[in-house]
Parts: sequence; C-alpha cells; structure tokens
Amino acid sequence: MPPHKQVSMLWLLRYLAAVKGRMALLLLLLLAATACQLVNPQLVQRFIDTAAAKGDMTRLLGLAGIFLLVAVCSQLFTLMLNYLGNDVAWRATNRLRADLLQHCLRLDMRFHNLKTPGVMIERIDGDVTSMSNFFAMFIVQIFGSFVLLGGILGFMFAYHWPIAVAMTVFTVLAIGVMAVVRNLGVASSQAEREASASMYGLIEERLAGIEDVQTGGNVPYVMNRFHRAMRSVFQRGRKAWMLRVVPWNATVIMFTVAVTVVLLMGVRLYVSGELSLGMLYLIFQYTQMLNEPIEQLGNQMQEFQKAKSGLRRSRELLSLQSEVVDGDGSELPPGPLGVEFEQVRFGYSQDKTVLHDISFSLRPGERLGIVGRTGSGKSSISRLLLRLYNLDGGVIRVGGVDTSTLRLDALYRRVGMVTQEVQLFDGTLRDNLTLFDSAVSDETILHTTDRLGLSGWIAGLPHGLDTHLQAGGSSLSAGEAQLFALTRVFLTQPSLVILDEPSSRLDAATEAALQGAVDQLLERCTGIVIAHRLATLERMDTIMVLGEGRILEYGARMDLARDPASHYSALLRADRQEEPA
Ligand SMILES: Nc1ncnc2c1ncn2[C@@H]1O[C@H](COP(=O)(O)OP(=O)(O)OP(=O)(O)O)[C@@H](O)[C@H]1O
Repeated sequence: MPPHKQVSMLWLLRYLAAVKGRMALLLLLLLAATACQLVNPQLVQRFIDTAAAKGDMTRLLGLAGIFLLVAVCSQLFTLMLNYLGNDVAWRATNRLRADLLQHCLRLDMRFHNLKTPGVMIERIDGDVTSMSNFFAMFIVQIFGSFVLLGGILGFMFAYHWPIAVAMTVFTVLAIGVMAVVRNLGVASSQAEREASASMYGLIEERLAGIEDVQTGGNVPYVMNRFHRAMRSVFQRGRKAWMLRVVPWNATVIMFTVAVTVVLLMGVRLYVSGELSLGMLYLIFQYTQMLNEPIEQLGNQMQEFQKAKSGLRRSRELLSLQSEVVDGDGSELPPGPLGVEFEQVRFGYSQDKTVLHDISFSLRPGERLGIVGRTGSGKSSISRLLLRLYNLDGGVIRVGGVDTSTLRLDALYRRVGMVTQEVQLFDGTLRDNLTLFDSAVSDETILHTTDRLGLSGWIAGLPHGLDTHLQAGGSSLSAGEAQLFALTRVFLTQPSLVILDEPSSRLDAATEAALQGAVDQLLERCTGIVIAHRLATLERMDTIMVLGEGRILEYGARMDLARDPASHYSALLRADRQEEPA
C-alpha cells in the first residue's frame, strides 16, 4: 500500500461493533452531560435577573439548589463517561492487538526474516496504543461536540439572532480551518512511529545478542547507533508535534477574536437596555462554552492524526497475505509417512537459488541421513518439508500427498522437528514439554522420559516436572536442550521426524543418552537426520550427500560405505583420521 493512500476508517467499525452496547451507553451519558452543561448557565442567568430585580428569596434559593444538583450530576456523568470511554478503548484495541498478533503468527518466514521482534512489538502494541484514545472518544466526542455546539447556537438564536449569527460564523470558520489543516500531521506522525519502531528493533536486536555485544567490545558502536536512532525519533517527533498543534493554535486565535466581538455586541445591547444583566452573562458564558467543543474537535483531530498513521500501518499489516496458503486437505495415511521430493527448486531470494532440482524418495519407516558442508542446504530441505516457505518449483509429497494441498495443522500434527535452536517458554518443565497441552498426563510424560532414558535427568532437577524454566533457552545446557526437544517431539507421537543435529560436542554420557533417545524415536516413524557427526548416521538406511544445493550422492548407507570412490566413504575416512586428534 503506498504511504499516502487514503485509508478508510470503515474497517474499524468491526471492532466497535463488538462494543456497541457500551458505545450506546456512552452516547446516552454524553447527551445527559451536555444537557447539564447547557442548562446551568440558564439557571445562573435567571438567578442574576431575579436578584437584580430584587426578587423572591425562596426562588433564588430554589435556583441555587437546582444549579448545585445539575452541577453535581454533570460531574458524575463526566466521570462515568471517562470510565466507560477507557473501558471501550481497551476492549476494542485488545481485539485489534489479538488480530494483529494472530495474523503475524500466520505470516510466512520470508516476512519474519525481515522483521526484528522489536519492530513487531511496536507494530502490534505501539501502533494500536496510539489508536486507543481514538477508539474511546473519537465518535463520542465528535458527536458530543456537535450536540453542544448545536445546543448553544440553538438557544442563542432563540434569545438574540444577530449575536447567534456572529457565533455561528465563528464556529463554521473554526471548524473549516481545522478540516483543512487536519491532515498536515499524518505523514510526519507515521514517520515518527517508523523511527520509534526501528529504535525498538535496535534495542531488542542488541539485547538479544548481549553476549556478542559485551565480549566483542561493541558497546560504543551500539551506543552510537542508538544515539542516531534516538535523534531520528526526536527530530521526527518534534516535526509531527508541531504539525499536529497547528489546528489548535489556529482556533485559539480565532476564538479570542470571536469572544471580543460577541462581548462588544452584548455590552452595547446591555447599555442600550435591550439586554438584561443575566442575558449578558448568558451570552458571555455561551460564547466561552463554544471554545470547549471546538477545542475538543481540534483535540480529536490531533488524536485522529496520531491514530491514522497507526491505523494505516495496522491496516497494511493486516492486508499482508502469507505466501504459504493453507490447503484444504487434511487426510494423511496412518502410520509412518513416506517422503518424496520431485525436482524441488528453492531460494530465499530471487537472485540466489539454494536448492537445485532436488529429487529423492523415502519409504515409510526409512531413515535418511543428510550430510554436507555448512551452507549446502540441509536445513533448507527440512524447512521446505514443513512448508515454512513456498517452493520455486517442483513438488513435495508426504504420505503420498502434495504438501501444498494439505492444511498446515494437519501436516504439523504428524510431522515433528527438532532443530539446533530449542525455544523455551516461560513456564514449568511440564508446560514446555507438552506445549501447554493439559491433556497430556504426568504419567505419559514420565513414561516417555523413562523410555528415552531421561528419567535421571528430570529427577535431578530441583522440582522435577514443576521446575520453572525461563523463556529463551538460557536455563538449559545445549545437551539438555536437545534431550528436552526430543522428549517434546516424542510426546506428539509423530509419523515423520526431522532432526537437525547439534553441531556442538556433547559429553559422552549425554551423547549416549541422546543417541538412545533418537533410536527410540526413530523406531516408530520415518526419520530424516541432518547430521554433523558421522557417528549418528550409523543407524541410517540411506545417505544423501549435499553440495551447494545439489544432491552429490544418494544411496543405501552400506553400499556407499563400501564404495571407496563415494563421497560418503571419503567423509568416513576423513572422520577416522580426525578422531585420534
Ligand atoms: N533465512 C535465510 N535467508 C536467506 N538465506 C538463507 C536463510 N537461511 C539460509 N540461507 C542461505 O541458504 C543456504 C543454505 O542454508 P542452510 O541453512 O540450508 O544450510 P545448511 O546446510 O543447513 O548449513 P549448516 O550446516 O550450517 O546448518 C546458505 O547459503 C544460507 O546462507
């Protein structure tokens, strides 16, 4: 969407529709508060005129009593209005936040590769927060301001039309000026939000890589970039603020002129005896009161400008489509799933092909080991199998079904993956193992860990399954994280499992435990193991050797191992020579 394209506000109505009952109550309260505001000056006018005419004391006391009652009610209504306005804002914006997050979670990896988490936080929360006041009060206050303006001018026309005409001219002019200048700040407000999104991105990125920043002595460089980001936020923020306050300043000047004109007209009429003192007060008071709805309209225009850039960005985000589209099939055959790649071609960007013409086929229950140098495309194969990206060409079939025709959840239910990076969530070990699925009982977990030979590890933790783990992955060592990830996948009972092996060396005991767990896992499903250590491949049926995105070799492991001319046996020889060292 081009940055300056007009954005319709109508899609927001969807969010307000959910709170329409509360909105109606808000409008009722507003009408009641406005009525109180209009009535009170008239009570004072009568009070002044009665007092000036040395009228009845009981009537004066009565008027004072009613004035007090109306003033208290007006205050109460305003209080309730504020409360309800905030309530509506939170309800409506929380829905929008949830929609944005859900949408982002479904967007493809190409999108996520380009955005840092900091930027995403700003877009999901920051932009929406900038709209919250707009949600709460915009419609209500715009409506309320017009009702109040209408009421004031209506009464004035009933009392004295020339002054009413002067007030109307001023009101129309003031609103007209605001309508013309209201769009001034939108582009700069958007630029301000963009600058602040990249500042959050920078903070997040650097904190995520805190170890590298500290050990690499990069703090001055990071601070330098941070200062530049802050300067950009400040400069853009200042410009946006200045452009936002223009409408407000314009009306303040016009208002001062209007009050002077109306006051002069009123005083002249009072001196000539055409107006009572009470009426003079009423005219003065109503002219003063005009300021409030006009200022309110100005404020709302400012909020509108702030909201509009957030709104535009949220709308833009919501209109992005994931390149990976859910298919409509959900049927995969029972039992271990075969895998077939047919002339698969893929690149993360247009200009570089990472996988060329990859074709192979795995029978259900078969175990494939993939080896190859760093960057040869091993992990990319597993990402494609899980449909994290679309293919540039070819077909991938799982269980004989083209994965692009499958529903993603149907695929993920049957395929498990253990990567080198294990993501932990803030919660107990149990929650992390079951991914918050309370249907998995403790018995199943313990039975599984027992089978995998991991019960000793869990028993060694301070609170067993209730041990609290921190988000990220820092509370587990590399070996523990791998054991943990295997258990997690085991519990989902996959029919096809992909293991992206850790490259770090584990101690002998952990390695033995890990190997045992892998064997157990692969016993009941088809397995693809991306191996960095050739020892892991001893239990594989088939070997694929990848080189620069092409299959250099593919065949039965035993055959390749026996053939001295094969890449695989060359790798085995190199591995054996390395070992004594
Ligand atoms: N998210 C990405 N965006 C762009 N290019 C990528 C991305 N991930 C990987 N690549 C590139 O694709 C190529 C293959 O990467 P891949 O991760 O599949 O290699 P690999 O064989 O698994 O490597 P390793 O053994 O180091 O894990 C590399 O050139 C890499 O730079």
